[in-house]
Amino acid sequence: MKAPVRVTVTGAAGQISYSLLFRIASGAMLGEDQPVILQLLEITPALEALKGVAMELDDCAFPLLAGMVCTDDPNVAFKDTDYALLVGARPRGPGMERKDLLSANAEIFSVQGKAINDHASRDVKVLVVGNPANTNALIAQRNAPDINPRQFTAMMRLDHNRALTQLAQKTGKTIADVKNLVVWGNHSATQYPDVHNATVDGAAAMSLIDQPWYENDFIPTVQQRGAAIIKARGASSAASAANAAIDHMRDWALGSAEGDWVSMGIYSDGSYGIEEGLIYSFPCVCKNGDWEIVQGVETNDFSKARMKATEQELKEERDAVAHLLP
Ligand SMILES: NC(=O)C1=CN([C@@H]2O[C@H](COP(=O)(O)OP(=O)(O)OC[C@H]3O[C@@H](n4cnc5c(N)ncnc54)[C@H](O)[C@@H]3O)[C@@H](O)[C@H]2O)C=CC1
Ligand SMILES: O=C([O-])CC(=O)C(=O)O
Repeated sequence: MKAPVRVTVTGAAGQISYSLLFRIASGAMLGEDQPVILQLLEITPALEALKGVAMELDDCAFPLLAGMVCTDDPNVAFKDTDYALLVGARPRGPGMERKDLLSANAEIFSVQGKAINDHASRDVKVLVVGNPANTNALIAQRNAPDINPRQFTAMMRLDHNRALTQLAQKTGKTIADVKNLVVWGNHSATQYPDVHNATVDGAAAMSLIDQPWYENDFIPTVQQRGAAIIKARGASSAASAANAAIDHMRDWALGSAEGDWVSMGIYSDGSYGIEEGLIYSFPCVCKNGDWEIVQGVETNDFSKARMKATEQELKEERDAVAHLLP
């Protein structure tokens, strides 16, 4: 058996965590040979509810759960942590865009960025889930100057998974048949799900679908899926968000599938003309515990315009939180 690693989850008494924590403790994220110590952060009024979640985790008798810490102190929650999943933040309700949450949530991520900087393992892998995820990840990253910016990522995997399913269903194929799809940009309604380089069972995706369906059906369905879930469920996506967080962290830690791409919100190095330093989603492959941007992906004028529009939105979000960016 390997030595245990520390996994911090914030918002641990919330909806997403109620699915996420049990899957982390079962080995779904880091493998069935990797014991974990869960370091769970909540705000003080939610500590009693968190105690209940911890009791349920105990009652699962997970062989891989090597310990648990429940706290309302970020300095304790991030101590020596190897993996940090920043989920704790207010979710949106009907009629809101995710960036409407900036003023409510941004402060959380500057406090937590500082705590990560001061206390986490120097190799920590950070995934921001709380919305608006890309800009919250930027805030956390900028408040952690001693940690490599590559270690801060934002969750785009739910958008990626949504796009996979829409394309597989339309073409009558399975998820495993779809390869090299990417969602570019921001986790927002400007995100750009791009299938120009995707294949389905070996055939070019664009040869199997028509432009009107792609433009007027597929892209808006993926962009608006979070809002559609809120409308139908009366609450924002929780189990599918937890699942995407597991996929993102598992691939980052253990490697992504050979011959395929994943979408990750990562620190832009200027690839594809996207401003350096924004947290932007690119096509990525992961190996050896690290990610790299897939280079040389063809982008036509249709794609370039959409990639720019979502970049522009990220610049505006960044400028709106300039006071939190040291
Ligand atoms: N990036 C993505 O693809 C997705 C992001 N989300 C976002 O994830 C976030 C969480 O969603 P849910 O779990 O459904 O919300 P929730 O409201 O059920 O849970 C959030 C939890 O965070 C806690 N919290 C608030 N401030 C905190 C702080 N400073 N430190 C620690 N914990 C804190 C709350 O007490 C609450 O228990 C929301 O911002 C939501 O919009 C949701 C779905 C997908
Ligand atoms: O839409 C929301 O507010 C929750 C979320 O991020 C998603 O489901 O993609």
